[in-house]
Amino acid sequence: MTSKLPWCVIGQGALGSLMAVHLAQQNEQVQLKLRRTGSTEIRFDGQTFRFQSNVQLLQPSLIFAAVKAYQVVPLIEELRRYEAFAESTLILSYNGMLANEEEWLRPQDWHWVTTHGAYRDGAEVVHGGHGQSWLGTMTGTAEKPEFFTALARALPPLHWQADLRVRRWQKLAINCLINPYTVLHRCRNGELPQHVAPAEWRSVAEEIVRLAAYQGVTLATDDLLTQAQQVVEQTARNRSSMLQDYLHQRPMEIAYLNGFVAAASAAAGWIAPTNQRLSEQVQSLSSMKSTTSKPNPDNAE
Ligand SMILES: NC(=O)C1=CN([C@@H]2O[C@H](COP(=O)(O)OP(=O)(O)OC[C@H]3O[C@@H](n4cnc5c(N)ncnc54)[C@H](OP(=O)(O)O)[C@@H]3O)[C@@H](O)[C@H]2O)C=CC1
Ligand SMILES: CC(C)(CO)C(=O)C(=O)O
Repeated sequence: MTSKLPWCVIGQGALGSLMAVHLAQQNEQVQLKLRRTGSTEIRFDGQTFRFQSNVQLLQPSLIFAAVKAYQVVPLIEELRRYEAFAESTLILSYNGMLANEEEWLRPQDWHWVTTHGAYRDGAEVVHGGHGQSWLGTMTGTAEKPEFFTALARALPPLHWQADLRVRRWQKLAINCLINPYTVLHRCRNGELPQHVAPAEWRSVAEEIVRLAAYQGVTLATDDLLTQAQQVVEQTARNRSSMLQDYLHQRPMEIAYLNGFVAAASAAAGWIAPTNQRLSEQVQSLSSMKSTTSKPNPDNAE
C-alpha cells in the first residue's frame, strides 16, 4: 500500500536523497522541493531515479526535511507561506537543537533521528553507513502515524518512540562530545581518546545532563559517556559531519550543539563553561578560516 499523500522531500542533500530513492523503490509518489528548477536525477546503487521537482509546496504532502540545523527556521518560514502546508505532515531531521523550537515547530511535527550515514558524490547518493532510525514527537502524545509503515519499509529499521525527547538529547550529547573535538584536532572519530582528557569529556556531558534535567528530561552522565565511546569505536574511521563541513568551508552546526547547550544554560541562569569554550573555539576557527587559505580535505588525517 502506498501513502495517501505524496511525499515531498526537501532538497537534494545526503539524507533527503537517500530517503527519496528508497521511497521511490517502494513505489511511493515522491517529489523534490528544490531551491531552483534543475537536475532531478539521483543515482543510487547503479540505478538512476528521476523525480518531479518544484520550488514550492504545491499540494498537501508528507514533507521529509533532513536539513542542517541552521536551515530549519528559514525552511519553516518558507513553508508557512504555502497554503498546502496547513494540510501537510512535516517530518524533520537535523543534528542539535534550536533554542526556541516550540516557536517554530507545531506540536504535531515529527522528528526522525537516525544513525544512518550518507553523502552525495555528484549526482550519486552513497549510503555510507547502515544504521537505524526512530520516529516520534517532542510531546509524546501522538499515535503511531499511517505513514510510519512506508517510512519503515523505505529505510529500515525504523523504531516507533512516541516521546522522542530522550533520544534527541542523547543524540545531541553524542554530537557535542565528538564533533567539536574532531574539528579542533582535525582527527577522525577513532582518534579522539588520544586528544580529549576524560575529565573534560565528563564535564561536557555533565553540563548537558544539568540542562536536560531543567527541561524535564532525565539523562545520566555515565550513560552518555558510554554511548559516545561506543559511537567513537563504531565510527572510528569516520570524519564527523562537522569536520567535513569545516574542511569543505561549509557552515558548521556548532551553534546548535555545544553553542545551544551554552546559550540555553545561560538562559536558565548558569554557565556551562566547557560547552561554551568548545563553541567559541570552533566558531573562532571558522572565522579564521574565512580570512586564511582554504583547508585541504585531502590533507586531513
Ligand atoms: N549525512 C549524514 O550522514 C547525517 C546527517 N545528519 C544530520 O542531518 C541533517 C541533514 O544532513 P545532510 O543530509 O547531510 O545535509 P545536506 O546539507 O546534505 O542536505 C540538506 C539539503 O536540504 C536543502 N534545503 C535546506 N533548506 C531548503 C529549502 N528551504 N528549500 C529547498 N532545499 C532546502 C539543502 O539545499 P542547499 O544545499 O541549497 O542548502 C540541501 O540540499 C544535518 O543536521 C546533519 O547533521 C545526521 C546523521 C547523519
Ligand atoms: C555520530 C557522528 C559523530 C558520526 O560521525 C555524527 O553524527 C556526525 O558526524 O555528525
